[in-house]
Amino acid sequence: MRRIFTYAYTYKTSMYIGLFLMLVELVVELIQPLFMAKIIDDGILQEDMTTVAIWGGILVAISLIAFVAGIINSFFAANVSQGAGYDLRDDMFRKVQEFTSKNFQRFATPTLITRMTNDVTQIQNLIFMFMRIALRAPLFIIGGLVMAFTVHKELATILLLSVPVMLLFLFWILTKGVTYFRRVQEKLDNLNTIIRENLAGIRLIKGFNRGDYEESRFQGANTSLMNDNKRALWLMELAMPMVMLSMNLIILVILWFGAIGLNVGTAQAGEVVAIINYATRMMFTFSVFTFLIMVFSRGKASANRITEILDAEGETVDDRADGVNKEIQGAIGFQEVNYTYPGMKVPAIETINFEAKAGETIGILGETGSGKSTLLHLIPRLQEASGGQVFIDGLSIEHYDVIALRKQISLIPQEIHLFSGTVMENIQWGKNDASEEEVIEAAKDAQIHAFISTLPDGYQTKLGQKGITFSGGQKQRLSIARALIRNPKILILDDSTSALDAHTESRLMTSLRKKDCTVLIVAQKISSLKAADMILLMHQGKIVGSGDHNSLLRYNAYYQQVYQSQQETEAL
Ligand SMILES: Nc1ncnc2c1ncn2[C@@H]1O[C@H](COP(=O)(O)OP(=O)(O)OP(=O)(O)O)[C@@H](O)[C@H]1O
Repeated sequence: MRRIFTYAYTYKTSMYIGLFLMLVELVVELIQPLFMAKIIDDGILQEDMTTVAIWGGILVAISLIAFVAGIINSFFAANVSQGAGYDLRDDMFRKVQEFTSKNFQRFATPTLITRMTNDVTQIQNLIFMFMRIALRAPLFIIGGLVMAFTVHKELATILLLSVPVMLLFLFWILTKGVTYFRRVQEKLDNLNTIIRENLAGIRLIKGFNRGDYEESRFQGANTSLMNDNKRALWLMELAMPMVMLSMNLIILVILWFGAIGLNVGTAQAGEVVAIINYATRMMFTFSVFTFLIMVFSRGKASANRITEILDAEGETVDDRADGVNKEIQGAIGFQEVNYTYPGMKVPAIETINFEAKAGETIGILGETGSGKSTLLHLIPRLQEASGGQVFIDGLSIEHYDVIALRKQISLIPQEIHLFSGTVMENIQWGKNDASEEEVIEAAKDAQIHAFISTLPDGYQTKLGQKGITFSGGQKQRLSIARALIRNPKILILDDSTSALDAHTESRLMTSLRKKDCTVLIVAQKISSLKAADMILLMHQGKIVGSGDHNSLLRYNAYYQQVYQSQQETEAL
């Protein structure tokens, strides 16, 4: 929680001004009953209308000051809370960019979205409330008691005795509230997960007629969220009447003893009215406390969830400021490389050894789950090898500045991702300052230019939710153009040509060979890899054969088997 408040402290000038204005409001609130007592005792009871008018005028004036202070305080409170929320989201976003794959396993996408949006909103509410009333409430209780003692000691003692009981009750509500609201946020994550899965898989759901099942899953999560929300709100709703009831009883007791005091002459009417006034305002303050507790409970639960993200381990490799930052040629070497995913017993790849000269094309072939993607992810250091070493131009990749290294490597992941925006923007995403000519050239190399030219707005055609949708093969080629525009020294295609027809694929391979870069390409079809300088044959995380197409076909039984079965399938 303290960490989260440091975000508010960034806006300390606004914070101090706001807190000062809040103190102005507090002081006015504390002295108002005193002035009222004066009007009653020295004015009304003495029938002195001049005193009533003077003190009445002062009362109105200070109330106006408090009113204006309140409005300006809200302005500063909004400034601090919104600013802190902005910075929090910004830092969380940056942190997520640095996340290791282990973190993505720990925090699923929906929870990251809830934490960066809803949880931050809870913190903003908390900061706003803190600046508006959170400090005012306890200060008013203390100040109110002090003032009440200056008015009438005996009656003020009754008020003092009630405070610890109320505080204990509120503390109990607080501890329960934090647990309940944490549960609410978790249920919100759960609901978001289901919504996300449904939106992403809507065609699948319709195709499988699983609408009813998904609806009941959604309803289950929705009901669960509603129930937990209700439970938390009930707790808070219970607090308010309980506080009111207790304080009303205390006011009755004060009235009782006040009446006795008036009769025996140890108290004056104005004093009793002032104490009742303090008691009423304290009752209001305690009821505000219950509301604050709700905001605090929610805020605390959210603060923990946000801190988990901020404290998550980032990519330590990024810290390597002393790393080598040089232009690479593109030679790649793997030496006894292993990689085991966190929490897994069996390595995904093991004892991987191969060398690729700069400019060569390396094909990777292997059944599903044989470790092809894992191997590729080690090159731009998306994952760090668990054992062995990966070299680029003979230097272990650990010694490179990772950002500088990644600038020279283009990886097209298996799952193609296009951004909402125009075709041009999607290609330029690879290189911000790319000119239109460069975009067109990359599109031509990726064999997608002809298709883009047929679109109604050409390169300005919008993609994504508000635009058109590309087919699988078109998406693949667009993402290849996006990778090529960076002029990488190492180009990695992780099954990125699977949706292309043989003719387009062959033209693409020809244009890639003309590029001055090392190409690593995963493909399912041997026909896609025939022209590669070397093919790595993977099976259960190991390289079980390597060489060019002809030598593998001659000497490797496994390759012969795969080749044979693909020939038969093509013949069908
Ligand atoms: N994040 C992960 N956590 C745990 N295991 C994983 C993770 N990602 C992949 N694996 C496992 O590692 C092994 C290799 O996966 P990888 O994705 O590298 O295979 P692949 O050859 O690229 O498969 P495909 O051709 O189906 O994409 C598989 O057994 C897979 O289940």
